[in-house]
Amino acid sequence: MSIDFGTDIYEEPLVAKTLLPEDNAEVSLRPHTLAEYIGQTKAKENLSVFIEAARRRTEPLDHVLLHGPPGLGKTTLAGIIAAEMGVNIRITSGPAIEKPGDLAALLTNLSENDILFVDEIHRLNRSVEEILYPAMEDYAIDIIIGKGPSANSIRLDLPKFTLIGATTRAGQLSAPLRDRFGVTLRLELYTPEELALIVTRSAGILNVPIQPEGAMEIARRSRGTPRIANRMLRRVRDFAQVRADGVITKAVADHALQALEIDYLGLDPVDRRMLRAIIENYGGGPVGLETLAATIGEESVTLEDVYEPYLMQLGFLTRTPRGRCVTRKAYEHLHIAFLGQEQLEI
Ligand SMILES: Nc1ncnc2c1ncn2[C@@H]1O[C@H](COP(=O)(O)OP(=O)(O)OP(=O)(O)O)[C@@H](O)[C@H]1O
Ligand SMILES: [Mg+2]
Repeated sequence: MSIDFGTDIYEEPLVAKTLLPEDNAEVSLRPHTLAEYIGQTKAKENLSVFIEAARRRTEPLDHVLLHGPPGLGKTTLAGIIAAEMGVNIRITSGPAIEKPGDLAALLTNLSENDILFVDEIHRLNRSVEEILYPAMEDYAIDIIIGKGPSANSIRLDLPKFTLIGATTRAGQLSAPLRDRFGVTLRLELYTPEELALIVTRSAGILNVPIQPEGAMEIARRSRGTPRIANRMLRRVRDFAQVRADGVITKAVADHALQALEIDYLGLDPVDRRMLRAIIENYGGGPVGLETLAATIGEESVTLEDVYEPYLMQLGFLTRTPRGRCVTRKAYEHLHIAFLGQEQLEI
C-alpha cells in the first residue's frame, strides 16, 4: 500500500527541536507527580530523598541543575518538583532575561521557598549571571545606585528560594555557576520499555485505543525521547483513524511510521543524510561538525543536541578529537558495503 500525503502537512520532522503548536497540548500529557514520571529511576530516587529531607526541615530544596538532550522531561520534572514541594514555580529562560534588572525583578518578587525555573540556563548573559551568584549563595543581591564616584551598592535580602536550571549543554555552563548547584541530575535517554509505558499512558489520556505491540512499535522508534514518542503517537493515531478502524496495532504503527520515513530504529531522513554524508563525502570520517553541518544544510547545534545523542547511543557515530566518525554498524544499517577503512579503527 502506498500513501501520498501532502508534504506540507508533515513538513515538520518528528524530531523537530522547536516546539510544534500541538506540543502545547503536551501540557495535558505531562505527569504531575514523581510517581507518574516514568523512567529516570536514579534521578527520581535521589530527588525524592532531597525533597523529603527539605520538607522535613521546612527549608527550600537546594538548587537543582537538570541536564540532558531535548524532550527528555526537564521542564516536566521542574513542575513535578514544585508540586511535590508544595510551592509556586516561576518559569523563565536564559535568553528571556536580558538585563540584570530583569533578573533582580524576578528574584525580589519570589515568595519564601518558591522555585525559579530557568530554562536554557547556559544562555544567560554574563552580567545577569553575576547577579545570580550571591542570590544562590546568600539569598541576596547587590544593587548599584547612582553613577560614578557617588555610586552606592546596597544589599537586598531575598526570600529563600530554589533555582532549577535546565540545559541541553551542561558543558557550556561557567564553572562558578555550575558549582553553585547543590544537586545535578543528568537525564538519560529512555529505554523502549519505558517509552512504551509513556505512550500507553498518553494514549489513555488522549482516548486512543492502542495494543501493547502498537505502543512498543512507537516506543522502539522514538529515539529514547518522550516528546518524540508523544508526537509519533499523534501521527499514528491519524493513520489509525483514517486508514484503519481507529485502533493502534503494530501493523498500523509500522505502516504510519514507514510513511513518515522513520525507519525501524527511529532514524529519520536527517539522520540518514548525516550518516551518508560522512560515509560518501568523508570516507567514514573523521569530519568536523561544522563541515558536516554545512554539507547537509543543517545547523551544527541541531546536529549536536538533537541528532548525535541517539546516533551515539545506537553506536552508529563516535566523537573523536578530530571529528565525527561512523561505525561499521552504521554502514550495515544503511546497507553500504564496509571496506574496513583504517580511519574507522580509532
Ligand atoms: N518521565 C516521563 N514520563 C511521562 N511523560 C514524560 C516524561 N518525560 C517527559 N514526558 C513527556 O514528554 C514531553 C516533553 O518533556 P519536557 O518538555 O519536560 O522536555 P524537556 O527536557 O524540558 O525538553 P527541552 O529540552 O526541549 O525543553 C512532556 O510534555 C511529557 O508529556
Ligand atoms: Mg523544556
